[in-house]
Amino acid sequence: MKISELIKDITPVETRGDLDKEIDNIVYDSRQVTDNSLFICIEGFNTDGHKYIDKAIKKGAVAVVIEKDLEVYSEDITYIRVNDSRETMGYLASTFYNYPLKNLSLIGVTGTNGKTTTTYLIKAILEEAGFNTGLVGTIKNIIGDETLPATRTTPESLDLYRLFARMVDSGVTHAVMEVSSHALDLKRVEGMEFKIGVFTNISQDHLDYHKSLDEYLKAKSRLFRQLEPGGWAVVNIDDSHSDKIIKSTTGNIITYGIEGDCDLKANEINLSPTGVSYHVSGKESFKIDLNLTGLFNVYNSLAAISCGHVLGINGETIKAGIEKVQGVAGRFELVNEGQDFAVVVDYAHTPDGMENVLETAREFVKGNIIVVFGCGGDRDKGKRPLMGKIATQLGDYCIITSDNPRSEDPMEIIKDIEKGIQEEVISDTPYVKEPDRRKAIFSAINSARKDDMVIIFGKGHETYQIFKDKTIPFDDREVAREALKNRKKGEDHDTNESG
Ligand SMILES: CC(=O)N[C@H]1[C@@H](OP(=O)(O)OP(=O)(O)OC[C@H]2O[C@@H](n3ccc(=O)[nH]c3=O)[C@H](O)[C@@H]2O)O[C@H](CO)[C@@H](O)[C@@H]1O[C@H](C)C(=O)N[C@@H](C)C(=O)N[C@H](CCC(=O)O)C(=O)O
Ligand SMILES: Nc1ncnc2c1ncn2[C@@H]1O[C@H](COP(=O)(O)OP(=O)(O)OP(=O)(O)O)[C@@H](O)[C@H]1O
Ligand SMILES: N[C@H](CCC[C@H](N)C(=O)O)C(=O)O
Ligand SMILES: [Mg+2]
Repeated sequence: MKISELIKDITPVETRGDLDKEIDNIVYDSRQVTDNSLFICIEGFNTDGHKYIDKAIKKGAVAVVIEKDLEVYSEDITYIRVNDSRETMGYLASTFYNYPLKNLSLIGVTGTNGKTTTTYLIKAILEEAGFNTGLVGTIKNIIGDETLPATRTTPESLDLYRLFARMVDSGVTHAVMEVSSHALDLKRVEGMEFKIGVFTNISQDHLDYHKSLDEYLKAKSRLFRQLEPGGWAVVNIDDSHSDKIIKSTTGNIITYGIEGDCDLKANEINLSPTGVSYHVSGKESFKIDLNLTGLFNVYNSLAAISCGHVLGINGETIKAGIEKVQGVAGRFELVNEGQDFAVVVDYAHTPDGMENVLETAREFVKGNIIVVFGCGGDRDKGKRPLMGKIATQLGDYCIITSDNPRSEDPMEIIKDIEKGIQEEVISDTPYVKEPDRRKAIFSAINSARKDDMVIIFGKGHETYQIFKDKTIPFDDREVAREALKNRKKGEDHDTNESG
């Protein structure tokens, strides 16, 4: 595409050089530059993209988007100066990929917890209704039958448009995506119009980035100002911040919940270790047998039902689609090797998520609840003591371990978690500290007795563990399975000896 064509939807501050040049690729990372690329310089938190212009040119960039004056300009390079590179990137990407959103209905899900789960439930309903569906989110990105790896919950706008273009080429008509607060703040979804925006809930997380709950909420509420004409805001009425979300939107509103007055309400709720059934009333009326457990999944499924409803899908189809979902990887995933106690791997990495899961487990666990958890490094430190407090208040025995320590010292993170336990005078739940996550999981599984439940929190579907100096393969589910087999070997051995 010619540069002049590419920039027709933006208003640059200034351009220098030949606008007739052809561009074959757009990148925002110099390491990804290929021949005839346009390199977009982003001033980030760690480094400044403008520093890599020379490298980008050596690798084949022929045009550069900049936010500031440069000391040197090359004769044969085209420069496009803009006010905000991140913002501009979305518009350039949309033009470059031939406006894929004209042919896609976009459904965005935001909130602290439940985004991934809700997107899978919405996708199942859409597929049941016969729509070709794409998905963008934490675990992976999906285009029809094709699966692509995901490195973040919400990719940069450029990567999003590339995905959308591929979706359109494959005949996808509906894209369901998680929209993180980082994405909303860093303009990864700039200029995109959503047919539906879903609000799941808001609780403490990411305050390292957003600084206050108010700022965090403001970022989340941006999604509801980006609804297409006639678009819908799907809002959890039981969340104490739902009024702010409702106020922020100009779209149509549909509400769901268990407690408050709302358009789609769940009642007659019955929880079991493997699922939950309930009756939905209001704008839809039917019974649901969900294969995911927890009150929180009643909320996630109500959000999905609301989406189906506003898309005009009938109740029977909505119910059939939702009931087909057998589980979401790493979300209350049971690891079963025939043992007489339960082992669960769950992605809760916030105080609220952890509390919900532990309260759910309490409803049906006859024995003790053994909790294994840590907190991620380089993330909100405020949630560490809160998670420590919740784990020891609601669990019977806790092993505090490492999550992804990233650049931090694992023992320092554990100390932060411990502060919440020490401050909690009423808790007398025993806990131990074991920074080695593998050892922690083995120890939890070895200590379990009949009817107990071991819950391993924080990493869910993740298949790696990130340290300061290395990233190692690590999968909670595999390690738990190994620990169960190891325990079984020991037990068989004991039985043989005694018999
Ligand atoms: C806080 C945050 O989101 N940061 C993202 C941001 O980083 P940044 O602005 O600091 O970028 P930077 O590292 O300073 O680099 C500036 C620019 O120089 C470029 N560069 C850099 C080096 C080089 O050699 N050449 C080069 O061109 C970079 O590509 C970038 O364009 O832009 C980068 C480029 O896209 C992202 O990789 C980075 O995500 C980091 C890795 C991250 O961990 N993000 C997390 C917190 C995140 O986004 N999480 C949310 C989920 C949260 C949730 O809801 O739970 C998500 O949506 O995944
Ligand atoms: N609606 C909910 N309310 C509270 N906790 C929830 C809810 N749904 C799920 N959870 C808990 O949060 C964990 C993560 O769920 P899920 O992956 O669906 O959320 P997410 O918002 O996509 O998370 P992330 O921000 O990491 O992308 C689950 O394993 C579960 O423990
Ligand atoms: N999307 C979340 C995931 C956290 C998962 C947890 N395992 C961690 O590494 O902190 C984040 O980036 O904060
Ligand atoms: Mg997610």
